[in-house]
Amino acid sequence: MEQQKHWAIDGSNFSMESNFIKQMLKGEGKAPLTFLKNKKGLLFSKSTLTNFIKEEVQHNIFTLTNKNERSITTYSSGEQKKALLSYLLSKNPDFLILDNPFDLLDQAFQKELLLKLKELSKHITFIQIFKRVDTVLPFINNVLQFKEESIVFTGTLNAYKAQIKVEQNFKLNKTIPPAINIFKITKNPLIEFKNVSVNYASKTILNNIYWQINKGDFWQLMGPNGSGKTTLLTMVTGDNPKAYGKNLILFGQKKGSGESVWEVKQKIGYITPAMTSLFNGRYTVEQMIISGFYDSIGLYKQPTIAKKKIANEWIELIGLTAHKTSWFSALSEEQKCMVLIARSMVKHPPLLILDEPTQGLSDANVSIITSLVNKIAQESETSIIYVSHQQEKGLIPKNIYKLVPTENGSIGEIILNNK
Ligand SMILES: Nc1ncnc2c1ncn2[C@@H]1O[C@H](COP(=O)(O)OP(=O)(O)OP(=O)(O)O)[C@@H](O)[C@H]1O
Repeated sequence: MEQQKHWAIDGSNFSMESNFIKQMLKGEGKAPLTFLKNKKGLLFSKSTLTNFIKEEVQHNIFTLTNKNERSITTYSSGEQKKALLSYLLSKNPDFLILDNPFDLLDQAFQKELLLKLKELSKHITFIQIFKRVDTVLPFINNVLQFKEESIVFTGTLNAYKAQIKVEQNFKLNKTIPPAINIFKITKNPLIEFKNVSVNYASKTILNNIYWQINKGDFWQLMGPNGSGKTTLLTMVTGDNPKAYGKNLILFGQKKGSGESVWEVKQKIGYITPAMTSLFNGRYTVEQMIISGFYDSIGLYKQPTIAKKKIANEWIELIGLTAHKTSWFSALSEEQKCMVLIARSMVKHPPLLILDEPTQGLSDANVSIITSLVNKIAQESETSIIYVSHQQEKGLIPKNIYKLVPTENGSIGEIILNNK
């Protein structure tokens, strides 16, 4: 059999919306990928998943979950990826474009996926878009690099590694801007779970969780795919009806003692991986950050001078002054992430939740985000919960809470506890 050829594309200066991808998928592959001409290609990416989610929400079409038994949105990130891959493979493609396939997957899942892709690589061609060079699949030896839609490098993986430039260290020189209004929460613990368990049908997801978050704490929440990290957070953010009747303290008040979901939400800055695509309208960087004062997506009110000033100080801190009138949608992924963090922080909420914020970022860019988060932890009174299934490059949490799956649902363990 003719040996299949696999390629990796450096995704740092490369848009998944680029013509190159569109043409490949139409079977009109350009050099050096002309061998894909008229072959059937499919895309394994966050955007494909988002399209299936939209189909479900808007038209009740349940493609990935088959039996319509429950929405794909209730699957954990790892389960969603598994479902998407099975579906795409059932369509018998000649080639698959893999957009950062290992993002959001824990080590066990990564290993499983790697074995599967290795086996499939005997029959299917893979084009892998990568942000971290150490994630390039072991059977891929050809690399392409783009700049403004033109190819600037074609060669072997080793040759590519040899020419990578060391990225400049990002400096956060200024202190974080102050709050305009202070949230008056004097009581500790800010958040408390006491013997909280969560079941879906007959399956226990969380088992007897005890967890206290005090003012100014900096927690990392860890746990493998499907261990219940998102479920635990939705108990705090008010997005999970299962929170009712549980022994939960939210911002010093017992859950169910009269607070509205809105009252809870306005005390939380929440950043999820899906957020960058939520803000795909035409908002400038400045408008995006100011909108954080109003908990709105667009900007519907004329901001006060004080709010504008604070927003601009945040823009300066994250090094985007030259981009303040640029469209948010035109920014790079790490710039978008910094803007979202600044947007959540302008009003210094009592709690900042960052759910896998560095998804799809290169190692150097992960360090930029983690240094911003460390800085916020040091210089503000906001409590932070940073969710990631693995150690994050550069992140210095004071405490780590880990969900450990057992047959009877996940139990919680404190694995780092600094006062
Ligand atoms: N509404 C629901 N109905 C049934 N099962 C659900 C529902 N919501 C979540 N689950 C299941 O609960 C488990 C925990 O999911 P959750 O998204 O909280 O995990 P996670 O730790 O955030 O995973 P990941 O790191 O992959 O995002 C998963 O097996 C998921 O399928």
